[in-house]
Amino acid sequence: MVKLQVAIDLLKIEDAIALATKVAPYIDIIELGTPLIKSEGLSGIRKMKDAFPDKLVLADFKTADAGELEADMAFGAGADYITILGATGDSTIAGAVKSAKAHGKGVVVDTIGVKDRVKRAQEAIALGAEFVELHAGLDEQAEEGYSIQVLIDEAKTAGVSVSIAGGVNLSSITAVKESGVTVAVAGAAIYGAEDPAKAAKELKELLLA
Ligand SMILES: O=C([C@H](O)CO)[C@H](O)[C@H](O)COP(=O)(O)O
Repeated sequence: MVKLQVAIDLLKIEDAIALATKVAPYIDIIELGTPLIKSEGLSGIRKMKDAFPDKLVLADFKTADAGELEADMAFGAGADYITILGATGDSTIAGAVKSAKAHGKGVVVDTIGVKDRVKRAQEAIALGAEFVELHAGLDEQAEEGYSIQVLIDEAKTAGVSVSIAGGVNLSSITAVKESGVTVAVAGAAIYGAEDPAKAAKELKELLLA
């Protein structure tokens, strides 16, 4: 079954927890987005995990250096996953993987800004990442001509465990699912919806269909 991850790009932890409360029945992984972590710090991760001890919590650190140290920080605060940038060196990913093994948690490598996402995904899995996020960030999505189709095509050829993030919504989620991903990540399609619970429910139903 493809897991559904909600990416929460809000700035206040109270708002993030309120959103997560509405959508939790349909969500497998709760992601604290990078802006939320920069706004609220490690205590935000702790508050989210305390509020949802039975959910997987992903801290979207997008770590570029000091992989082991930052992973220790995220896992110590209650995260189940940390993101490490694929664009960084192998030793940063390896350091985070070392921490993940010590804590019984997982590393997700984020391919934002990486030119050859498939090749880097394969390398990251070989380094011990649990899965790799094929990711077009908010800025790339805003560029003229962006289409999630490029990520969907890459997922089909990756041959390793991947998620897709960058424009997953009700129109694209079936194609995302059929590309063979492990996790579908939806941010704005949920937190920006008029009725986030309804949006999350519909996304989940399409993943289960
Ligand atoms: O990871 C993200 C971005 O870098 C800001 O933190 C987004 O959460 C991710 O791209 C989700 O995108 P949308 O589903 O298109 O909101």
